[in-house]
Amino acid sequence: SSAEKNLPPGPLGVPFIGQSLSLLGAMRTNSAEQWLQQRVAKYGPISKMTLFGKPTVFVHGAAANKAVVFSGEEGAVSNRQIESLKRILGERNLTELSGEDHKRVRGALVWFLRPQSLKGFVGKMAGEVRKHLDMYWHGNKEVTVSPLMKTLTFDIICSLLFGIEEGPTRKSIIECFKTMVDGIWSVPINLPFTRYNQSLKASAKAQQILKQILKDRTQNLQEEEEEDDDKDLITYLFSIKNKHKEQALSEEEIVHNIILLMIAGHDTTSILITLMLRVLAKNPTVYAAVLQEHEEIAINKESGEALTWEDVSKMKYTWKVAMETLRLYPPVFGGFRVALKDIQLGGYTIPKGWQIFWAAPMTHLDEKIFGDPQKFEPSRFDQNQTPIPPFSFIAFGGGPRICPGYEFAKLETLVTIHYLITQFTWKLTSEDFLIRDPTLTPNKGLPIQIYPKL
Ligand code: HEM
Repeated sequence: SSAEKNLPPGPLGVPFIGQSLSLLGAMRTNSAEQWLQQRVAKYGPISKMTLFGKPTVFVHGAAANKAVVFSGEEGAVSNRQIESLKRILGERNLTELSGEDHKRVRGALVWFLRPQSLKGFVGKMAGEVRKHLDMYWHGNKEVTVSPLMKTLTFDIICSLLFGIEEGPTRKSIIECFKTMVDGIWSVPINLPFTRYNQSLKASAKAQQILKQILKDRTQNLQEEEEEDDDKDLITYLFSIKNKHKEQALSEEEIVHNIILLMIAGHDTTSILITLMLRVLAKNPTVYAAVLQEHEEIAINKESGEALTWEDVSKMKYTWKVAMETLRLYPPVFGGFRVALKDIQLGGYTIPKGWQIFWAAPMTHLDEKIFGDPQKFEPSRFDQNQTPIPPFSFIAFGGGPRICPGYEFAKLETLVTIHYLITQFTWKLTSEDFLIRDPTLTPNKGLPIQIYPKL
């Protein structure tokens, strides 16, 4: 029984709700980091609480990350997201799967996003970014960055991965997603007035639209009609066969994972790019170095000539700026696992069945790992410097679940920054701060004045 176990300290609070509302409140007012820091000051590095309906142990630091996020003892930890996330994304989405199921579905995504396909995406991605700037930036004196970057990254993923081009279908999907995202971190109480309820409804609608797309795409599909390389991701997932020559992914799995990819694939990169523009506006030295890197690339191109994979591979300093931005402001605050048996960690027992909560900011702001942690210092990610200790940079998670969209996000970020910085200068129009609602954003969405370069 848990009475005999050495449970971590900390109150469990009101059943079911516990500390959820207090944490969500802190996230909405730019103090989630302090909220966790205060917990650590009060209860130590490992503590218990109730989050989103479940008894939960909060863990942080390199050792805990190693045990929980990166691998964990075989069979001790599994993935299980909080109830709201699971219901909204669909229960067959990758973050819910484990073992062979996880390998099968993840393998398909990793194959589709392999470097060879990314190479083929550069020109099209560059085209999307230029079209976006022509439509929404040129001709304006002031723009609000955060919503525009969501539009851009969603358009890119729809057109490059799913073959869903501009039009009414794409519009209705993005409308659903706006509502879905609002409820992904919430106490799962399904009453008409809750965010959770609205999100569930939006999710049902999005699933319906995607089922229809899947049907249209695959109705007349002939076997061996297309080479894998020409298929969009929807058709590809449908056409994968297992060793008995049967369809490897169910319809439900295809739909739930497209939803996962559509959200994970745009609502994170858009935040990174938005925050980089903010960082660049505030750090003239960093700005100058990034600009120089891109001007050296642009100078060797004819006007109108698209970027290539080789150009992108030269944007090394810009990627360090991105990594440092992700260290200070990780778009994904943290995640959840579940203990499959009693786990001993740091002198405490995490009981079987309990939820485990890991959070990136606490590790990223640990002064023993990143000296002078509040300072923006891209050279921390310089390979010639002292390397970052293992299990300490977790903006993309780690281990067998590490973000499979890492290279896609990198490519998209670098291509977008290239065209932004070579076509515009910009200035912040007001003081702001960051909130998590539940995804990270500057509180006013980052309004800026823009000046096109001649
Ligand atoms: C800056 C951009 C991004 C950040 C910061 C980010 C971060 C993360 C994090 C923290 C996780 C959880 C890892 C874990 O539980 O250990 C994750 C998982 C995932 N991400 Fe990303 N991501 C980004 C972009 C993308 C993109 C562009 C895609 C798709 C094209 C994507 C698809 C996924 C998927 C499918 C998973 C689930 C993997 C699994 O459970 O095996 N992400 N990401």
